Amino acid sequence: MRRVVCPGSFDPVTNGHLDIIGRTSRLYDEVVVAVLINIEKTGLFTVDERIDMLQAVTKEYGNVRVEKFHGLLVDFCRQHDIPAIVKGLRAVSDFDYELQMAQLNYRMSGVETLFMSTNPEYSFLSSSRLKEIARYGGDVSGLVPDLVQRLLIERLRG
Ligand SMILES: Cc1cn(CCC(=O)O)c2ccccc12
Repeated sequence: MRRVVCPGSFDPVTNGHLDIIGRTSRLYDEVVVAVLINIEKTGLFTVDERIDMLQAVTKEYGNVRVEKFHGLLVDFCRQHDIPAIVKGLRAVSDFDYELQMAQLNYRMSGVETLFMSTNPEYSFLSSSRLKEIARYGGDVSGLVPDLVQRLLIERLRG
């Protein structure tokens, strides 16, 4: 069983994330989407709400499992018998940090990191920018799944 993890905060999941997850699901037997529990940062959505959204929008792929974790990603990988991480790279600016993390993770655990180029259509997209646009009434259709758009508007505009 060739398994890989796609880690992130996913607050909320965007079409950029989904693009990478969907393409990865065609390369591996199982994709584990790992939602980071960050106790220092309260997000717009709770971790369980983010998991529910991810499960709903990745169901169609058939081989994506959504889990939550806190602490080191490589410990999560060891516990779940996952030998590799897939990271989406949006721009050169992502690479510096991601390369450092990949080297650290490999040194700590032997877990490999594979980089996938994001669809240029989403290379500007991050959850934080998306939330800013939605917060001030901007149109985010096409940037997130319809379900996420509805939940964003509901959460931000009450
Ligand atoms: C482009 C990209 C960024 N991230 C982390 C986003 C986050 O930490 O919320 C991803 C996670 C999965 C697939 C693609 C991506």
